[in-house]
Amino acid sequence: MSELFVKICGLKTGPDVDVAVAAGADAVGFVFAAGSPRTIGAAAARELGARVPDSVLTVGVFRGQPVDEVRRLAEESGVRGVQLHGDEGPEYYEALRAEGRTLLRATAGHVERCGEYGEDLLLLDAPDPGSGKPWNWGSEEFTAPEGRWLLAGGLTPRNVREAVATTGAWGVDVSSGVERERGVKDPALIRAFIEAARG
Ligand SMILES: O=C(O)c1ccccc1NCC(=O)[C@H](O)[C@H](O)COP(=O)(O)O
Repeated sequence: MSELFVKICGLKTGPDVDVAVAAGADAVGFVFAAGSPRTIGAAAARELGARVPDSVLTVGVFRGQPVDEVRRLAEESGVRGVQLHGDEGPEYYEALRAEGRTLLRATAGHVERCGEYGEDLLLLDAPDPGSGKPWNWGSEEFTAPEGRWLLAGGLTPRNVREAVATTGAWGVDVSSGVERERGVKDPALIRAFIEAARG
């Protein structure tokens, strides 16, 4: 089996981006959704993205924003992936597809398989994304979707290995679990998370 895909989300500083890349992250996320302690602008994200090698995917994170705003921020920042957390339908993904970015669909509900809306990657997340609160991925009712999907929501260096073993996730995504306080990343936790995730 190929190596677990790991995305570190909500990065705001150059040193934190450098740590995530050096520790082996496959993707780094920049939050463009409003009202988060992690929100940054397109210019800041462009500077951060310039530190990231092509082998690592840069992802802009959006929630309930008009498609033109998503397009503009993605272009201005230069992110190569777009992650949507709102209730956007398949037509929204269709509208973004032409730009050639990797599309991530984040959802808190049950999904049969990755790709139903035209997304490249599915992100199964908590109802309140970025809150650090876990959800019931460990319960008997949980059924993993088919295809490439990432698990997120309350993951930490302590629980990520078990979460992957239990769910069979193709990849993982974390923000709160690698922070020393809300919105402030901890380099040691970023390293510990990536190491623990890959076992
Ligand atoms: O990080 C935020 O504040 C945020 C705000 C609005 C939409 C999405 C947001 N974050 C998404 C992520 O950081 C991850 O995809 C994931 O939800 C991480 O969750 P957690 O590790 O529980 O913080």
